[in-house]
Amino acid sequence: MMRPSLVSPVHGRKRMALAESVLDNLVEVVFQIDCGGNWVFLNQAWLQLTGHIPADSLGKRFIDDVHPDDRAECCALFQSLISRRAGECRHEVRYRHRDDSYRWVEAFARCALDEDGRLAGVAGTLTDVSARKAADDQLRLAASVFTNAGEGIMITSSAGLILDVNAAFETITGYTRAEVLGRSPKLLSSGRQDAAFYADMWRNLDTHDYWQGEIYNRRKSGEAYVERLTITTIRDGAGQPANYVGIFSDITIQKIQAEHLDKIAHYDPLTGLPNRRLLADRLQQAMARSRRDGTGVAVVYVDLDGFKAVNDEHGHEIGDRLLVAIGRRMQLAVRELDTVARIGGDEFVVVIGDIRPPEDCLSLIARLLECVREPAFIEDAQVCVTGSLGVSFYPQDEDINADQLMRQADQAMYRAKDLGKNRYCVFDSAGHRSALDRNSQLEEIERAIAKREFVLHYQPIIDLRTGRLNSVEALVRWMHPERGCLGPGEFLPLIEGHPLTIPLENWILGEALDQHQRWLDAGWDIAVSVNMSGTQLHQRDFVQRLRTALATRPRVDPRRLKLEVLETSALHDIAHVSRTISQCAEFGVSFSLDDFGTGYSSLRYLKQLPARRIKIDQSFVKNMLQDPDDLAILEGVIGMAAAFKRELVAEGVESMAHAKMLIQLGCFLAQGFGIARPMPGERLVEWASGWTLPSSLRGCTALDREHALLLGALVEYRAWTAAVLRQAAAPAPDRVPDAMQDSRMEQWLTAVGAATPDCPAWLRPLLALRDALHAAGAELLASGDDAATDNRSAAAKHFSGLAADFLGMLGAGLESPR
Ligand SMILES: Nc1nc2c(ncn2[C@@H]2O[C@H](COP(=O)(O)OP(=O)(O)OP(=O)(O)O)[C@@H](O)[C@H]2O)c(=O)[nH]1
Repeated sequence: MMRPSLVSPVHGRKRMALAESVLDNLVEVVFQIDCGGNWVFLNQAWLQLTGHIPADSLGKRFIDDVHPDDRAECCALFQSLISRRAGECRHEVRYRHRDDSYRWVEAFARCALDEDGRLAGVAGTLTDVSARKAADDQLRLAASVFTNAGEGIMITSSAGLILDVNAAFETITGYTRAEVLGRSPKLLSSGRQDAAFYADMWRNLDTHDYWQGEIYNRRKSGEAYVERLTITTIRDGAGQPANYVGIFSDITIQKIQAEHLDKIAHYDPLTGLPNRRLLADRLQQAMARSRRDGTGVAVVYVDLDGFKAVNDEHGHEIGDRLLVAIGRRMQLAVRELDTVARIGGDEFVVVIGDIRPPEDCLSLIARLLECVREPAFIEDAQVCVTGSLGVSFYPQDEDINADQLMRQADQAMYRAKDLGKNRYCVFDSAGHRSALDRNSQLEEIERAIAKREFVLHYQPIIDLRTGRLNSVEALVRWMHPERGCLGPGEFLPLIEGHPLTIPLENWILGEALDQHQRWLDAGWDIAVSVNMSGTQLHQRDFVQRLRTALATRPRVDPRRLKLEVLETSALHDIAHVSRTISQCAEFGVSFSLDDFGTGYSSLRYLKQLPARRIKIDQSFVKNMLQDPDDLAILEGVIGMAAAFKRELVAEGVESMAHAKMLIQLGCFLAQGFGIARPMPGERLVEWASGWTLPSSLRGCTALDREHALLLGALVEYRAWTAAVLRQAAAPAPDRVPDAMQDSRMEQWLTAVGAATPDCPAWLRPLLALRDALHAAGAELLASGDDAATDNRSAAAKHFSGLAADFLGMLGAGLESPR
C-alpha cells in the first residue's frame, strides 16, 4: 500500500526556484566544469569555501586555484573522466582561498551529460575537510611521537593497569608491550622506595595531577636502573581520573657519573671521610639545627702530633694507613649525626651536634684524643702518634659564623700544641676578645707613631742642696686626637713586651737627643734621661743603634745622655744587659735603675748591673712622712746607694716637706710635682731661670744618727696618732694597739740618755706629754663602739690636742742643734 504524499509536487519554474534555493543552502559546494575545465556552475557555498562570489569565478579555469603540488593529479583525474565520458572519482585536494591560504577539500566528481546525452563536462561537490585533516595530522604526529620518542611512555587506566607502552619503554625495561599490557607497573619495582615515597607520589597526582622524581626500578633482566619519571593524570569530562601517563628516561649513567663527581668533590679519597667542602656544609646544617632547637655544637680541630716522624720512620704508605685508621676510630666514637672530616695532611675536624651544656661533650672530646693516641698495628709495625685538639662552641654571646668557629678551633688547637701537645684546649672567647681589643689598640699606637702623635715632656731633677737643675727626664705623652693628652700609664702597659716598644722608644730617644741639641743651640747644656724597656735592651743591635743615633747628632755629648731601665722590666738575660750597660759606659752613656725597690731582685740588680744611678720608687717617697715602713725602706736604699757608691734620685716628691726630709735622710737629687711637673722642652729653659730653692730647704742638711732616730720617732708617732683617730672615727676590725710600739722613740731616748738615772731635764716634759698621749689614746680606743658620740668626740679632741703638741715637740727637737 502506498503511503499518502504529504506534499504536493512542484513543476516548471517553481521547481527550478526550489532547486536553486536548496543548492544555495547546502554546506557543500556544488559545481560543474565544462569540458575545457572552466567553472560553469557554483552554488553559494563557494563563497564560504574560497571567499569568492560564485559569479566572479564562473568562466575561470578550475585548475588555477588548485595547490601547485596537487595540480597534476587533479588534471589527470579530470582528463580521465572526460576521456572516458563516464565514471566518477573522489579525491582530496588543496584549494586556494581568496586570502591565499589553502583549504583541504574533498572533491567528488562525475561526468555530466546534457539533455541530449552529450558530455557537458564534470559536476560534483566540494567539501571543506580542513578541520578533519588537521585533527588527523595531530593524531598522526602524536602516534609518531609515542612510537618514536626516546623516553619510555606508559599509559595506564585509572585503576593503574598498563594500557599501552611505546618502543622506548620496551628498550629501557626489557619487557615487550605484550608482556606488560594489562599488568601493574609494580612489575618494575626494585623495592628501593618505601611506602611513604609512593604515598607522596599519589598525593601529588591526586591534588596536582602531576608528579616528577627519580625512581629506582628493575629491568626484566633484574638489573636495577634509575629513571627520571613524570606522571600526569588525565581526567575525563566529569573530572575523574581516566588515565595516567608516565614518561621516563633512563638516567642511570648520569646518576653514576654524578655520584662519582659528588664523591670526588665532597670526600677525601684516602679515608673516604667528608672533605673540607662537605664539612662546611655539615657545619652549617649543625648550626642551623642548633638555632632551631636550642642545643649546642662543638667544632673539634684535630692535628696529629709528630706525624711527619711516622712517614719518615715507616714510610708514606704506613702513614696513609694510620690516617685511615684514626679517621675510622673517630668516626666510630661519634654519633651518626656528627661529622668526622679530613681537611688535609694530618688534620681532621669533628663536628659534634646536639649538645646541651658544652661540658656535655668533653668526655667525647677526651675519647677522640684516645682514638688518636691508641697504637695502630700496621704490617707488623706498631705505630703511635698523639693529637692536639682545639675546641670551639656554638652558639656564643656574639654572632659568629662557621668560618670564625673553625678559626677559633684552629687557634685553640695551636694553643694545645704550645702547651706541649697530646691534649685538648677549649677556645677562650673572652680572652680572644681582649686579644682583639689589644690588637686594635696596638694598631692604633702603630698609627700614632707614624702620624707623630707622640710628644716628649721633660721633668726637672733638682739638687736639693743647691737648687740647681741636675738633669731632666724625658716622659712621653700621646696627643690623642680624640682622648686628648694621655700619660704613659695609659698606653705603655699595652705595648710592654711587644715589638712595638722598639719603634716607639727609638723615636723617643731620637726626639730627646734632638731636643738636647735645640737646648745646646740656646746655650743650655742639660743632661737628659730617657726610659728604655727590657725588650729594647735585649735587642742584640741595641748598642749599635744607640751609637748611630748619637753619631747622627755629633754635637750631643754622650755623657749628657742617661738611660733609665725599669728595675721591674723583664731583664731575662741579666748578663747581656750588664754587658750592654758596660759597652754604653765606654762611650759615655750611663744608666739609672728606675723604680728601685719595687722588684723582687733589687739587690741582685744593684749588685750585677753597673748602673750609675738609682731612682727610688715614688711609692716609698710619697708616704715616707707618715709611714714608718716606707721610711725604713728609704733609709735602707739610701744606705745601700752610699755603700755601692751609686747616685740616688728620689721620685714622687710631692711637697717641700718631702724634699726636706729627703735632705735630712741624705738623698739630695729629687724630682716630683712638688718641684715641677713635666713640661714641653721649650718651656723648660724659662722654668729653670725662674726656679729658686724654697727658703724651707735652705741650710737644710743630712741628719746625724741621733736626729735621724728622732725623725723616725716622729714618723712613727704620726702614723700611730692618725691610726688611733681613724679607729675612733670608724671602728675597724683590725684594732690599733692601745700602747704605741715606739721602737724608734725608745732608740732615740736611749741615745739621748733618757734611760740613765740622770735623765736630762729638758726631756722630762716630752716624756710626760708622751705618757699623757698614750693614756688619752688608750681611753679613746676603749670608749668603744657604744660610747656616746659626744663623749667619743671629746676624747678624740683631747687626744688630737696632745698629739699635735707632742709631734710639735719632736719636730722642734729635729731643728735643735746637733
Ligand atoms: N702519609 C701521608 N702523609 C701526609 C699526607 N698529607 C700530608 N702528609 C704529611 O703529614 C705531615 C704533616 O705535617 P706536620 O703537621 O707539620 O707534622 P707533624 O710531625 O705532625 O708536626 P706537629 O703537628 O707540629 O706535631 C707532613 O710531613 C706531610 O708531608 C698524606 O696524605 N699521607
